[in-house]
Amino acid sequence: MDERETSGAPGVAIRSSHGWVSWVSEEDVRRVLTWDLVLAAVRRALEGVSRGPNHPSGAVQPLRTHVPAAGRGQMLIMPGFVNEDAALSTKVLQVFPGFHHSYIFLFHPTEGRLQAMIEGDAITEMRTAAASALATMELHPVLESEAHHEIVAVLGAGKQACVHAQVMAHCYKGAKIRIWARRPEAAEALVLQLRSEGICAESSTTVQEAVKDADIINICTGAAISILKGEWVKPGAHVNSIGALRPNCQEMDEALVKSATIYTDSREQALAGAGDIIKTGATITAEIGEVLLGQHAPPKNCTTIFKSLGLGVQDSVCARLVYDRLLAETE
Ligand SMILES: NC(=O)C1=CN([C@@H]2O[C@H](COP(=O)(O)OP(=O)(O)OC[C@H]3O[C@@H](n4cnc5c(N)ncnc54)[C@H](O)[C@@H]3O)[C@@H](O)[C@H]2O)C=CC1
Ligand SMILES: O=C([O-])C1=[NH+]CCC1
Repeated sequence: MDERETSGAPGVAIRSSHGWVSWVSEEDVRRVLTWDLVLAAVRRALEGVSRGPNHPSGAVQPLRTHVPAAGRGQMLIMPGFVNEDAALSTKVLQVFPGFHHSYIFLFHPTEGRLQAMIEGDAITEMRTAAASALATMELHPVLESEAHHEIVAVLGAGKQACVHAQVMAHCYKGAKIRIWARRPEAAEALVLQLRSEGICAESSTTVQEAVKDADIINICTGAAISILKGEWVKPGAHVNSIGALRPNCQEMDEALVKSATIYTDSREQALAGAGDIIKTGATITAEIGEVLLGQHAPPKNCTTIFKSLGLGVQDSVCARLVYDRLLAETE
């Protein structure tokens, strides 16, 4: 009998001295994940962070470690554990000039051995957009019947811009998506892709034009200096800010940050790495997990910002989800 038939492990299984280890491709990840599954899993992870490590449904979220590789590039290490999902993993991201690679190492929940190595890009994309969508739905709730009135701006035309447009269209059915990117042809290409998926999208030529009267704004660029000014943002709008993840970087101007009520995925991570908060001295009102748990009621009609840092626990719950769904397919 072929060894792979006896492994019982999904994906391509490798026999190690501790047991079978699965190699899970990007393609398999994209095949088994749906927005509804990822939204539910990321919700458990964010709630777990706010519950803390000692709660039975809590999570353990150490700070991200940055390893500069002597000018060649950088390695980011992102561990996380969510008790409710028996999800223990570490994501390793390699950021080298012209190359980005990410791998998630998922560990066996009771034995601690390596269970799977999962290509990380699809999980990173979907879990980040899911966190933004969960924050948006809490901080900017609208009736289902009113969702098509929403104007959603997306700044950027890369991977995160694409999934943010997709998840916003999933959660706010019929919303109008506006895409702005530095290269107008990139914005146009994303618009065409979104339209081919049945999403109502158009491109804008400036940031100001994209965010004019927008109800929801997603900043999904690599900008290290502020590209969004408070004077352009409609009072009462909600902003998802996922970039500028170093203390010396910023993607929103001080006027915007100071005029808004600020939420984050992790206070600790934000105070360690979010230049938008550190440089402006802004106050974090609550973690989004606290809002999801009903421990904090967001104010009505205020401009809100979700400052997303990206957490290992979000990767952990999605990695466990992917592994368990692939395992179910083999049974
Ligand atoms: N908070 C979180 O959980 C996560 C945050 N990120 C962050 O999201 C951002 C986007 O990531 P991806 O979509 O994966 O990257 P990407 O490389 O696919 O796309 C980046 C986009 O930003 C644009 N861009 C770069 N510099 C710019 C500037 N100075 N001004 C305006 N546009 C600029 C590029 O042209 C491109 O459209 C990055 O800042 C990244 O660090 C990424 C993953 C997770
Ligand atoms: O996966 C992640 O959360 C991040 N990717 C780039 C920086 C943060």
